[in-house]
Amino acid sequence: MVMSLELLACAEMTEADRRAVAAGVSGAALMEAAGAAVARRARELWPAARRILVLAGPGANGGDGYVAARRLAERGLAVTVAALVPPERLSGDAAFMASRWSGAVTPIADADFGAADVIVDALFGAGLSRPLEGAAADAAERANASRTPILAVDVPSGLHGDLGAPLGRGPVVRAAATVTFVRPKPGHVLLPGRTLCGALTVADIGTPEAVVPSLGVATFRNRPALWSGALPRPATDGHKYRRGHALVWSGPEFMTGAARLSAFAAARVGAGAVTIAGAPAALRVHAAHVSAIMLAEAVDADGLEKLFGARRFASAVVGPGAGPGVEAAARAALDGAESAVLDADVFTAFAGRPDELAAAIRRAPARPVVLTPHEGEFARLFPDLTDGSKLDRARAAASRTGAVVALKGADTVVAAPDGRAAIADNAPPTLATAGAGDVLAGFCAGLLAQGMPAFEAAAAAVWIHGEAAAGFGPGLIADDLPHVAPAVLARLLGAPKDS
Ligand SMILES: NC(=O)C1=CN([C@@H]2O[C@H](COP(=O)(O)OP(=O)(O)OC[C@H]3O[C@@H](n4cnc5c(N)ncnc54)[C@H](OP(=O)(O)O)[C@@H]3O)[C@@H](O)[C@H]2O)[C@@H](O)CC1
Ligand SMILES: [K+]
Repeated sequence: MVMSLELLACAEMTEADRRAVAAGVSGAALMEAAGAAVARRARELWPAARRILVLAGPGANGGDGYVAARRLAERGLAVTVAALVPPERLSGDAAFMASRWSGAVTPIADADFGAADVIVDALFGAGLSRPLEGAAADAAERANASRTPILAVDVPSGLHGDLGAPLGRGPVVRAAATVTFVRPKPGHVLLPGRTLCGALTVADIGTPEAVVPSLGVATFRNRPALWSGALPRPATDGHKYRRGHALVWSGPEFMTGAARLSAFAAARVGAGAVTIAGAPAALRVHAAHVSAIMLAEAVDADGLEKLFGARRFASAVVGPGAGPGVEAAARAALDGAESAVLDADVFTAFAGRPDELAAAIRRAPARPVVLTPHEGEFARLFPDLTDGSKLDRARAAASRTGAVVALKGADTVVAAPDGRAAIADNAPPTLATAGAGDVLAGFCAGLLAQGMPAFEAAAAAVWIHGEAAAGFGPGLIADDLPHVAPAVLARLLGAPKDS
């Protein structure tokens, strides 16, 4: 099984296959290895299965299916191939593999889906070019309705490997498990694709080692290996301000909780000092709740500017529970702090005016900025960015604004203006709870304050957020997240908390 960070877009996968062939590996050898991996996985997952139905499509995905059919039949299983097109209409390696299959082939319309113990879905993979319809749609729907476990080859048919969603309104196979090749694709990690794939495994099919690194892949799974090298490690001779002073802008007195969640989060991921800035009435509420966190008066954006003028703030958070004056506060933070995290109310304030926000961000292009919208806020801020996958949209927003964009959800995408992107798959459903976003903004700010580069800081914050929630388990409320974060950090830094 392959463990790696890269996620290959379908076009990159095609190029990987082309380069493998150019390096001397035959297409037939790749297909043989792919089909063999599918057969192995079927036997591993369902060792008691005796009757296998392989759905074979018109392209190379179908070719993999014919290989899997042969390999499973060689093991004594009763295998039937249900073909979408007659084998004589196949071409290339798929035609060759079909010619090596000597068992039963039935037209897909005649297949008995209920009579199989396992269905291998080899209808369409990376070559899906339009929604499933007609006989293909019918086959997908009958496979799903049969309740027989389905093992998908490369991707569940109908699911687009780049989008993580079906093309158009076509149906999509719901797989119990999926075997993909070389590397996962974005569609295996983005939702709903991740759910439709079931248990994903990645098979090595003999692609030479040098091929994937030669592709310049910029899309990754959000895993510690992507950013742990940049994770701040407190130095023994550290000084609290050297570990970074983060500022959190507070809303008015009846909505102070969000700012406190961000402030605790920034502190717990290691900011050396954290100050909450706000109006006196709000600060009086904060004072009843905080000890290590400092309070500073800033009635409005002018007050904030004065604070930024008086001392160095390594990062600032504006947006959580911010209320009136948030746009001016965001502008002050972008101008005055060394890095900024903009969240929540900032996106409402700049709704439909992303270019004005971008202009404010680009006034100091060297200053790292992270935007952390959820889908609703993203849609308000960028009403025209509706095309493509979540990955495409986050990338477009990052490139347009010059900020790192963390487009939140159960598959949070962190995208950088330079094109890098990371997709998270570690957030448990319990993380969908009030205030969790405020904590995420604080985690970002705390890591930025310690000098972590923005893309890495945002990706690390998202991952830590997910791990903290998963580690806490049921009953999670946002207040718990900052408290659990140190245990996650201890694991990342390799230091047991009690040593
Ligand atoms: N060396 C390699 O490359 C290796 C590749 N491997 C395997 O190859 C797979 C990619 O193969 P592929 O490119 O042939 O595409 P695939 O998904 O089989 O389908 C293309 C065919 O389907 C058709 N079609 C598309 N959508 C349709 C629809 N809705 N309804 C009906 N028809 C539709 C499309 O028609 P067209 O768009 O041309 O009209 C074309 O005829 C990849 O996923 C992996 O499993 C492995 O063996 C490892 C080595
Ligand atoms: K498939």
